Amino acid sequence: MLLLSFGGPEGPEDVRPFLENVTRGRGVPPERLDDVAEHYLHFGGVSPLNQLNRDIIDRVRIELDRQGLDLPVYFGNRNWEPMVEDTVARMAADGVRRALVFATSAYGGYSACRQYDEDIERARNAVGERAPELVKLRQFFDHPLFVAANADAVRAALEEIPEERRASARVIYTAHSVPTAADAVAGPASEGGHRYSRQVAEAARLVSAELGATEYDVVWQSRSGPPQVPWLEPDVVDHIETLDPAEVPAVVVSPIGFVSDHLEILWDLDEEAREAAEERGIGFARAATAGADRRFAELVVELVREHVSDAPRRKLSELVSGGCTVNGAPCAVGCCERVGAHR
Ligand SMILES: CC1=C(CCC(=O)O)c2cc3nc(cc4[nH]c(cc5[nH]c(cc1n2)c(C)c5CCC(=O)O)c(CCC(=O)O)c4C)C(CCC(=O)O)=C3C
Ligand SMILES: [Fe+2]
Repeated sequence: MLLLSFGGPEGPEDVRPFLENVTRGRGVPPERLDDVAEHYLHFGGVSPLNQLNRDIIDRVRIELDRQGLDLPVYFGNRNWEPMVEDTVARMAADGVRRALVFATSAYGGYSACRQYDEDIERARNAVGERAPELVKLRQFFDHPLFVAANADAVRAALEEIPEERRASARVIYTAHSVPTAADAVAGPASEGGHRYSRQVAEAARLVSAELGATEYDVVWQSRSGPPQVPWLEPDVVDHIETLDPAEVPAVVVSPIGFVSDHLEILWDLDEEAREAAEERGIGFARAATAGADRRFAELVVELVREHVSDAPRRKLSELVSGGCTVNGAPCAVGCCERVGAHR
């Protein structure tokens, strides 16, 4: 199998070339790039993302072994080393003819799903005739193991809130914002769009149900792009600034939109959102991401088993879990199309 992820820089000299890779042809304003570069440099130019992915791979190998599945695991990224083109070339050289691809996003939509299809297609084209067949595993936003890992992470974060504030603490789920036009065309046309935001809302509902909480918020983070282009709102920081500490004495922020801690969690949540809360006298705790949970490796292997041993497709919602396609094909014609003038 191949674990396919976003990639992150691992030193100050990586930051600029990494950002060039991420934003090539995407119309991200240069001022935004300067800000983002500074966020990376604040942490020594190192994103935790690559190491966390290597940790996930270690645990997946152990879990595959435990379940008697003899499957090598490769690692490739869209934007940083190991680049997926190089990894797929190595797979071909190793004689791999067919592989299952686990992309590190639970959701549909252009950035969360279809762009990984493009990565698969690009990598196969770069390798040419000997490229292995690459079958992408499905979206898992409503998988019981993903929901349980996120629910436990919220429980643990609630424990960090002083007891007298805990009962009235609000859980705020956050995912990466995307242009509203991108969300509007997320999913096959027959579904009516908004596959990304609907799946995020559904994951938040399922985690809250497991926690027995009826009041919670779903917000967005880390928007970029030109200011005149509308993106999903409210932003997590703006949202916290509207809260009344008498009503909401503390918040637990759960980055349900992501699999692993990465720079935008460390900066936008642990720095900016925390500061916004503290300025208002609101207690703050940030829940861990699901990738760090022991059950995450079980989830990955279960998705693999759906293909190699007919494991049941466990899911908790009625929403479609798409994204399972061959060689980077879209789920349907026009599914999760990239939008905007920057093609
Ligand atoms: C939906 C979504 C996910 C979740 C799905 C998934 O996890 O794949 C995600 C993840 C991530 N996004 C990341 C980093 C960045 N995203 C950017 C830019 C953008 N993200 C977008 C969306 C998403 N992004 C969009 C619509 C853009 C605008 C430009 C474009 O259309 O592409 C930029 C450019 C600067 C800026 O514009 O802010 C950076 C540096 C990192 C790695 C951080 C690290 O290094 O630790 C991760 C995991
Ligand atoms: Fe992003």
